[in-house]
Amino acid sequence: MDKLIITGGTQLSGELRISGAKNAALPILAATLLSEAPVRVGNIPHLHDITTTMELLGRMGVHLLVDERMNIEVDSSTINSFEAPYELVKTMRASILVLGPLLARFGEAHVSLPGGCAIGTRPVDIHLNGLMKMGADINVEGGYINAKATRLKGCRLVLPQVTVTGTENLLMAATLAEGITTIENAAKEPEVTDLAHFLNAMGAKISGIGTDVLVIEGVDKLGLTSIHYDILPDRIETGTYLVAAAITGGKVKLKNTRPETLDAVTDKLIEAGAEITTGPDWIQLDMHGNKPKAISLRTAPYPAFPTDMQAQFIALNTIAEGVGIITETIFENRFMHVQELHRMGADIKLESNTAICTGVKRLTSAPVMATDLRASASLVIAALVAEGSTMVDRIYHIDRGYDHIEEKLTQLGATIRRVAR
Ligand SMILES: CC(=O)N[C@H]1[C@@H](OP(=O)(O)OP(=O)(O)OC[C@H]2O[C@@H](n3ccc(=O)[nH]c3=O)[C@H](O)[C@@H]2O)O[C@H](CO)[C@@H](O)[C@@H]1O
Ligand SMILES: C=C(OP(=O)(O)O)C(=O)O
Repeated sequence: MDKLIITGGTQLSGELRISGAKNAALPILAATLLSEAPVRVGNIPHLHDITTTMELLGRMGVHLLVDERMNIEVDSSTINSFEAPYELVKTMRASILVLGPLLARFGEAHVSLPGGCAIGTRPVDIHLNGLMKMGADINVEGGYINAKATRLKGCRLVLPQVTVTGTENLLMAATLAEGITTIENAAKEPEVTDLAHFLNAMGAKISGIGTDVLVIEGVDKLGLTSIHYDILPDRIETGTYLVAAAITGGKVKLKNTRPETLDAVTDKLIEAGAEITTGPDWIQLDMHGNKPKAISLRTAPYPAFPTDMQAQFIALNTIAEGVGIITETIFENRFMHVQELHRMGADIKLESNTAICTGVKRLTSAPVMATDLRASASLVIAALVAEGSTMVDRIYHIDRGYDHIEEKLTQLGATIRRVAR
């Protein structure tokens, strides 16, 4: 099992190119199942979750071609199985995203139930209830969702809670349904918007993109001609490197990103004392060598502060001036990083879904363990300022969502290396 060893104490500086967004690439690769003609998808990040998705599509008989620049051509005309098996779903919950496309185009899907994970129970009831309302026949047996439909029927769906992959599954299903579907209280995350643009590029008729009411007029077929689509840049990767630079008092310029998708995050960094400058596709952060001020925030669906940046801001608060209060409202168990940060000397008290962080003068290195993707990022960020060398174990979590993290941080001047046991 690989580990990262990070020696703290360097101010990060320099420029970095941000990769494509994991959470847009996963639904878009699933959506290629809807296309009659082969589809080319570009700006795909090098991530373990992408390899898992390719394996999942490959096992269904889908033909995939990857070039050296990570453009992936997907041809689903050779599909011969409609199953997402447990051994893949258990490593990547987003495998549930094949459910909507398989059902809509092929009338059949067998997808292992994702189950809970470190950050919460994460049920998929809203996905299933929506599909049933569209006429699907669904039963759950032996840990599998078995779904069948002749042709899905458009209807009005009012989601009881904002769900990102739930909105995406229902959106993909609705593109080939008969008639009009409206999805109310839809997720507005930029990754949902990117998926909607991709579907429209394949011939879908979706309006209301970027709002919480999506209106989808079903069509008979999608992707009658081949298209090429580039995935939007990763706002969470961008935010993570901004926080990494901020905690070290550094100055970085992140290129190939979308500043307008990060307002909630950059506002908090400005509050922490950062000077933020933006251009059409770049963000620069300059802390002028200063320590951050403690930040209080509350996670909520987009455009509010993203839960996927909560752990990184807790790391920032560990050495900040003052007390920061961080409330997690999306997932019930997303504070696993706190106990590991304690091992490095952080002062954080947990009260229900709130973490009260009092900045300490210094963190010290300790062996720590990654428990989930963003928790891992927070440990790496803390290690960048800890005295001594910190060993972060179980970094397969980080490889799910951060493209070449040690190379990118090295490029910014950090002392970090990967070791294999
Ligand atoms: C691959 C991907 O895009 N993952 C993102 C996606 O996860 P994901 O789509 O799994 O998260 P959701 O938006 O669905 O979850 C939001 C909340 O709704 C609940 N819920 C969801 C569906 C459902 O059927 N029933 C239900 O109760 C969840 O337990 C959670 O409490 O959005 C999360 C919230 O922004 C992000 O942290 C994840 O990075
Ligand atoms: C929680 C995340 O991913 P997933 O939904 O794939 O577990 C994440 O990207 O932070």
